Amino acid sequence: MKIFHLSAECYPVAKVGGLADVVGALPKYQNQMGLDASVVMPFYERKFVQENEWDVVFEASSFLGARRFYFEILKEKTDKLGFPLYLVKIPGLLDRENVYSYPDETEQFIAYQIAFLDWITWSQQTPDIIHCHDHHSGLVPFLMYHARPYHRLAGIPTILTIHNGQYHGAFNWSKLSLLGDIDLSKTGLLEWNGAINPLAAAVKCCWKYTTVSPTYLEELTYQSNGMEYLFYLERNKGTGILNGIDTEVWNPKTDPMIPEKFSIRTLASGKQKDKEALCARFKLSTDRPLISFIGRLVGEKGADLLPNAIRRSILAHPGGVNFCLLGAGEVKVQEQLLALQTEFPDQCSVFIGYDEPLAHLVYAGSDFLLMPSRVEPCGLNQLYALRYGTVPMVRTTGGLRDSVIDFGDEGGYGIRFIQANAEDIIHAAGRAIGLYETTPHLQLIRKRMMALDFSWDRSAKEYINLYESLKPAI
Ligand SMILES: Nc1ncnc2c1ncn2[C@@H]1O[C@H](COP(=O)(O)OP(=O)(O)O[C@H]2O[C@H](CO)[C@@H](O)[C@H](O)[C@H]2O)[C@@H](O)[C@H]1O
Repeated sequence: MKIFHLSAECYPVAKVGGLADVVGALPKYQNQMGLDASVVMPFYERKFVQENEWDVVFEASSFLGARRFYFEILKEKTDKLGFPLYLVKIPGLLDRENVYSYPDETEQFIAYQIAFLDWITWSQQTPDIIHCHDHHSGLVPFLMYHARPYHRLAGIPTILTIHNGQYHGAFNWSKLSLLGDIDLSKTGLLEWNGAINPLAAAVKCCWKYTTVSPTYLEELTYQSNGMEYLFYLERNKGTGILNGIDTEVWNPKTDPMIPEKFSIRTLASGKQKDKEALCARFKLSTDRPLISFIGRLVGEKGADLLPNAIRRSILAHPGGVNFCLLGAGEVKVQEQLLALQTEFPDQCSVFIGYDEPLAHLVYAGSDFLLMPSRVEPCGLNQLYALRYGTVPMVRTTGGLRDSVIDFGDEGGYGIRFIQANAEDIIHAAGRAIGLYETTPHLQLIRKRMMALDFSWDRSAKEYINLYESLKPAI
């Protein structure tokens, strides 16, 4: 079965968040299960691209409205990621360093989708499934079924996976002509709330959509940045499949990014050494419970709650708890966290920025990982924390609700709280400190977490079952 995954991000080529982790792992696991899965992503001028060798497998020109553009499809020569990786390179549009936030982002992603469709049409390929991820490839199902140049692809099933339903990629109707020779009687399929909305178009036109956790499937019907009613109408097309993690990349026994490797057997001493390395890096003492946060400093992740909640937790437990934070995002939150570090230099330490190896050390060396998310479609951080014996402290939303059982419940291992507010975080921190003080219980919970299996094996199979339920109409 031949599958193309279309995504703006893919680890380790270009990563902004969890989308990259999923697209960098799922196809590898699918191929190990006998599928023929590839990834097609935009070209970025980045380290991985510069350091590897590429074949030009296709070149042509196409149109973005009246603008002619030239494109190349590059393929990584050795399939070293465990799947064929293709890049769409378009001089003047897709030849830059960053993934998002250029003023012509709409044009960039439309051109990416057009170039992909031109390539498989003209090279006479007939994949069994085209699997789109988030809004960046959301116009592909519409174009396949309602644009004349792609008539040949009209019977191929498309799947959309929603990693983040808050972002839709909407743009003004004045840009309709960028989509080329489409059936104008079908433009209603592009529309949501007065704009062309690629995520809405994908939900309407795809054969099936998936969300990255079962709970998030429900949540989209009441919390999706204006698309709630559409998700309610289309809910029978949806399935929730919890993400897995790449257990080769995230493995405390072999992780080259942590100083001390450890297994369940060597957990106590290994984790202690990693905590020492982490605390040395963050200039914190090792003899207190260490609660960490990793992530984008945005409202979705509840990052704006952190300064107040951490401050009040420190005041409630002077000398009794340390906090370490790794992230970047809203300037106001960054400033507040840095001010907190100045106020409590020996209990709170902050790294503003993006640092992949440091994230591995934080997962390995922390005692607790805090995730006060307002919205969390799946969340990978809690799954990485579990793998490294770090207790997740999560707000019960989306995939956090589906993957973390409170340690107070039978077989549990995490700390759950209901509200995204400072009071609940402070209460959860109090429970974390209490748990830290009962060392044998904490050790038991750590072992329980590390024995859990959140690898892709199970979830990759669920995607395959979904693919097999779709019969191409050609
Ligand atoms: N400053 C920093 N330095 C280093 N590493 C950092 C970092 N900030 C974040 N990361 C890393 O980025 C990833 C973030 O994963 P999330 O699941 O939180 O992603 P995100 O919200 O972007 O993705 C969306 O897609 C994913 C995948 O489906 C869903 O799990 C999620 O709920 C949804 O919001 C993790 O690997 C984390 O370690």
